[in-house]
Amino acid sequence: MSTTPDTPLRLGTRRSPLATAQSGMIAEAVRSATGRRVELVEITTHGDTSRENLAQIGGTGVFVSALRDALLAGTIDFAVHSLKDLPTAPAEGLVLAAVPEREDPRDVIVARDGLTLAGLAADSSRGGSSRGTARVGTGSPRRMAQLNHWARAHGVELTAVPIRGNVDTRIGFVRSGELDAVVLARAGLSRLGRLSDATETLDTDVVLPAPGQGALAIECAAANAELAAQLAVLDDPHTRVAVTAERSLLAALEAGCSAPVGALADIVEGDTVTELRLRGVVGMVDGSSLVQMSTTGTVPPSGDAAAALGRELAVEMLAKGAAGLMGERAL
Ligand SMILES: NCc1[nH]cc(CCC(=O)O)c1CC(=O)O
Repeated sequence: MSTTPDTPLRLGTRRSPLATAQSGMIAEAVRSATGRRVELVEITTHGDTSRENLAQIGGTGVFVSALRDALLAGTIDFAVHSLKDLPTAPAEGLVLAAVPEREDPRDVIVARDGLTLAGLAADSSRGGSSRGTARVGTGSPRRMAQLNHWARAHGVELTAVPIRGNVDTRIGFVRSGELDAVVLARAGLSRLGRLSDATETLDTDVVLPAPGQGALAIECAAANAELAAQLAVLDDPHTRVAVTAERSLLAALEAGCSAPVGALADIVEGDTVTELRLRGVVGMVDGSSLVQMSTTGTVPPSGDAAAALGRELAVEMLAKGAAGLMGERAL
């Protein structure tokens, strides 16, 4: 007789198209890795029902807490989160069972008339946008800070317009002519099969993505060690090391998930050494000031070394005045 239990694993998911797509992909991966049945259980979060600005309702952590409550209550067995929405503080009683291989972490723009960012700025100042400035939809302080900084450096004007809603709604603002462009995570568009809507992938020298962007997190109850071990086969050690460094930087800056902080780590595998390069950015939302720094460590692919690298870069960035740029904190 098979030792595989017949009861399906319950995967808790938000109802948004992106969450459903991500959960569906992981459900399939878990099925083929473990041979177990997986059923999706819909969970509604405050972040899904509220129309308020994300920063005002406590940042993207609101998407996560309802799923975590369900895990702790035992009404679901595991959950899939966008790693960038996951608070950096460890959750009591839960484990990050797997961080699968990440997608391209960069941001993209979806702009009118197939334009790039530079093309859009030039066209808008020539009068192609009836308003004389390119209206770019994003509610993310990180994206605003870097886009405004880029605009200042290029002598062009952009106006960031805070928006909310799912990917479809956001792209709709461009199709309707209400906005000239929106900024989105490439990974999200890719998982929705809508990558062809992107008109430019933003270079990481222009916009550094959010810590953990493009990666998913599979979480389950710590008490369920057997399930955690089964899910661990989906873990990608390189992705985990990279996002550990990025999240350690974010935590050490004492910045929340809605702070104007970008971070990206990549692993460079040489013949004898494995190097981890970590880049970070913190800026004023108006783009008037930006602290951009990077560091490289010769590290074994371990979480501890990656976390140490993140903390080191945070100390260097704070010494360059990073705290003063993040607002909120009186420093
Ligand atoms: N802010 C919400 C959110 N959380 C994760 C993604 C995209 C998927 C990912 O980064 O893995 C998005 C949408 C976006 O920023 O465009």
